Amino acid sequence: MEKPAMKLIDLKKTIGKNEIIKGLNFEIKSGEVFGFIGPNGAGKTTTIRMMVGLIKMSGGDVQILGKSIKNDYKEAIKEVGAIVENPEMYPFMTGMQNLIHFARMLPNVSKERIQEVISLVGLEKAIKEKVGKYSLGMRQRLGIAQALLHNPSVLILDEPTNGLDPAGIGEIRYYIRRLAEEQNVAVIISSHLLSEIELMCDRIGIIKNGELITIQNVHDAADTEQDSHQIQMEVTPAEKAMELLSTEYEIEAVLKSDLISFQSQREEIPNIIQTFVRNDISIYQVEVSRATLEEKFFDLIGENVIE
Ligand SMILES: Nc1ncnc2c1ncn2[C@@H]1O[C@H](COP(=O)(O)OP(=O)(O)OP(=O)(O)O)[C@@H](O)[C@H]1O
Repeated sequence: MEKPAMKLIDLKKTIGKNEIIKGLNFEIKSGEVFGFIGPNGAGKTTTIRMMVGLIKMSGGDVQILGKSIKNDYKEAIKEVGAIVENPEMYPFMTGMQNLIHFARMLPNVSKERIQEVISLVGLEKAIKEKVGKYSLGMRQRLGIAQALLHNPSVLILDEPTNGLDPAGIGEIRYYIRRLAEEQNVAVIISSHLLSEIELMCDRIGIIKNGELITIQNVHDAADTEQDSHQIQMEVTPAEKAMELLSTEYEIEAVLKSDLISFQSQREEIPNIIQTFVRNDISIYQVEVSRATLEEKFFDLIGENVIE
């Protein structure tokens, strides 16, 4: 089976006495755009900084194509491109000069690769202009081009739509989708605004207070609103239930304080319950809801995060 592009395994961060990230588990596939959503202070940046080895993990691991960031950093990080803080670009140099400058710091970036990343983010026309003249959206795209120079399998963008106007967001969306679909890159995008990135994502993971609350399939939620349901179950043992969901139904569930939550078709619910019963899993509670992604987000996060 193909290895996930990125896998978080019980990833934790404690600072002082504060448990900031409380054990995150999820996978991102190649060619998938994964939105990492949560209000300010939820723990997105801390998680992303651990994903790229900028800060130490307190527990767990992050694997890139099966390679551990913790134990095999050099090999794992070769497959990662990231914009974690605002990309450091020199405004007095052209886009091209900036890319050449960054390419020099990397092993084996050919001239052809530089041309390739320029076209991947659609900056062919502006690449000979000074970056100081670029719009914020163009600067972000140049940052993405820079992060792609070494041809990574995983691209991580922390709040790439921050401060962009709708046109800028639309452009980023177009190029991100293209990267995922045509180059098979796995893209992880964080944001505190669902509405800004929903349309560019395949799945959305919602984080609050350092915990993953739910993972939603965006297309299911949008296209088959009638059929796709959010299901929460109180089951014991929860880990076994999650494993069965994964192996028998290819459903990735999220565990939060004894409740597992996942998406499924309504018709599948009785089958899932039968599977659990056959496998000696006790079911204490089942809750089925039909909320839209937006409603779910308001519910989970609270309206205070919407600007
Ligand atoms: N070095 C640190 N020392 C103490 N607390 C920290 C430190 N770094 C982060 N935190 C705390 O950890 C929590 C998560 O912060 P983080 O920056 O990861 O959130 P975020 O989801 O990225 O939010 P934002 O969108 O505002 O950046 C916050 O409560 C923050 O105050």
